[in-house]
Amino acid sequence: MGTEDPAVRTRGLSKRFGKNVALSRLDLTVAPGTICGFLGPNGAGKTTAIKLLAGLYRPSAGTVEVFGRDVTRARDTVQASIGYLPGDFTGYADQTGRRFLRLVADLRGGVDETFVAELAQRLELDLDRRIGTLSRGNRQKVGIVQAFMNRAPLLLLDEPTSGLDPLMQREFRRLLVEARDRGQTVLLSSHVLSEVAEVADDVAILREGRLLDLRSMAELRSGVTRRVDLSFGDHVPAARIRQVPGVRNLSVHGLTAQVDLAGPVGELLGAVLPDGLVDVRTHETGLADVFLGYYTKERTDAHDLPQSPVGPAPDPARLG
Ligand SMILES: Nc1ncnc2c1ncn2[C@@H]1O[C@H](COP(=O)(O)OP(=O)(O)OP(=O)(O)O)[C@@H](O)[C@H]1O
Repeated sequence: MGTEDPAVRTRGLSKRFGKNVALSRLDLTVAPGTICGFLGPNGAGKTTAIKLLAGLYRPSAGTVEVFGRDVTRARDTVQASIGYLPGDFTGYADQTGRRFLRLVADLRGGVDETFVAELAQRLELDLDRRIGTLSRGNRQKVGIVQAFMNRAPLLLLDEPTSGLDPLMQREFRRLLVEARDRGQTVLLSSHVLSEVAEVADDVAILREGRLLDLRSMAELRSGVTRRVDLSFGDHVPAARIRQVPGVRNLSVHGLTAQVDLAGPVGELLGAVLPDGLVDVRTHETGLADVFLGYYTKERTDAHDLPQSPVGPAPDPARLG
């Protein structure tokens, strides 16, 4: 385990279940001390990828390394460096949260009881109730505590906020950021764009077992466009509008022009003011639309991805 090693590196990582290809040629690198979000529709391969990283599945092809160690060959060592929250965490129904966590802590070692108590308190989790009597969200909190409690260098979290109410989701995001600030690496899967957008440094987007895109959140944000409606007094200067840098998808409805605009609105307004501009309305299309673009495109071949909703086409070298 060298200091230069990425926290996660997969090369050509594939997993088949019979004829069903759950994950196809995933090349993914996650830098230490970062939060990487896995997004993608149902059946995209997120859980499969996380289980491969956790050493719970053997790859059908390709390699998977955690901190430079091959997960298949050094499974026990790798698992000792991972805090894992499965997507279907249940715990043991007849045990209290406290007893369950103690059992897991005894198996793992290196668990700080004070930290367990702090986590439970911050998540408002009653550790003295039997897990089987807890609501789904409260049971999920037990799973979160067991994943976080030994401050593992790598946290693999499969849909960690499912069942949590909004206040708890916020507290959970704080825990994530604190973990990263301590130098831990986090990989989390989610359907909830907003939770990923708030905390992730990078986002990997999967669909149908393939990596469609891997980008930094900063890059995704910079590509967000807005929709602008421009209304005119007697004619729409369509040709002039089209020439403004950053303008795309012009459509004209009566005396109103609608465009998608990347970048500031000033230049567009300056260009059309002399043409009798009477009204302007802008709408953030926002990150949600950017991601929905990935979800709804018909193509699955990353190399032929249509106009990426975030601007430049993805770099094929980074795609699986
Ligand atoms: N044990 C299994 N046996 C057969 N097929 C499987 C198995 N596990 C996963 N698959 C298939 O692999 C594909 C990817 O599933 P996976 O659970 O990894 O997706 P996901 O992105 O986590 O989905 P979701 O968002 O619905 O949880 C799906 O087509 C699924 O049916």
